[in-house]
Amino acid sequence: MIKAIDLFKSFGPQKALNGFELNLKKGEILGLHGPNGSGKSTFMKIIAGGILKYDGEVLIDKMSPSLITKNKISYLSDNNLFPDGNTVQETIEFYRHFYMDFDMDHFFQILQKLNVNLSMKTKLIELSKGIRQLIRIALCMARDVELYLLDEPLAGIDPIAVEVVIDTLVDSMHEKSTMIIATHEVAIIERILTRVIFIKDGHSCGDYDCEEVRLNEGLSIESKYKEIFSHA
Ligand SMILES: Nc1ncnc2c1ncn2[C@@H]1O[C@H](COP(=O)(O)OP(=O)(O)OP(=O)(O)O)[C@@H](O)[C@H]1O
Repeated sequence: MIKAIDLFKSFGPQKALNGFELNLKKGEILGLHGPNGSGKSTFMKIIAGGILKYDGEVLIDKMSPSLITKNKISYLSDNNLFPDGNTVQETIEFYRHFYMDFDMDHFFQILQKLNVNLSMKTKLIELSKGIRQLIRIALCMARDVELYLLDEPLAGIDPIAVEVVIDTLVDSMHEKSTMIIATHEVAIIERILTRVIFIKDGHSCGDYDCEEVRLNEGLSIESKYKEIFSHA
């Protein structure tokens, strides 16, 4: 579904990606984990079509990032892209008009699972950070796409709600879709991952099948993370 070959991206003298490689099959749920500044968001932005200048090759379903691939992707960025002065209703309307694949019924079902009850007239700015993030997750997952890209989806969400969010991600994801989740919350997210890539200084320093790590090495993904990064 996604191939990254020898991917380089610099911002001035700063190398954000430095020979990053990935080969991800359809249906996988990939955890992309690494220290601050390791290149996770930069990689997600390239896949999402938000960064167009880079060296190396990126293929999404055999195509370079373009308008066609953008339509196959639902992207939850690490920045808030919605005007906070808009109401919940206006935000939903924006999604409905912008994305043909947005399913409003599915959106409300997800909100219900997340236990979010809202007045449509409430402005986003009037809501807490965590509730705004839950709405953004629901908007992202209510699209029927082949690839979900979630950058720090759990930021600002309380520990009880986080477990519901994680279940909701898997339940909402369409069959045969693929998901990439960049997060520091390795211990919390690992139960839904099929694959994990550890990234440091813009390149992969470990690419594992999660089941193999658990069964063959007897390690959790969090322990594997600590093993790799405490020696890095
Ligand atoms: N627009 C930009 N301009 C300049 N430097 C940037 C820009 N975007 C990213 N960088 C730099 O590229 C490197 C990788 O950043 P990136 O945001 O991809 O890391 P990250 O792994 O997502 O970090 P974090 O976990 O802290 O969110 C960092 O050194 C960062 O400062």
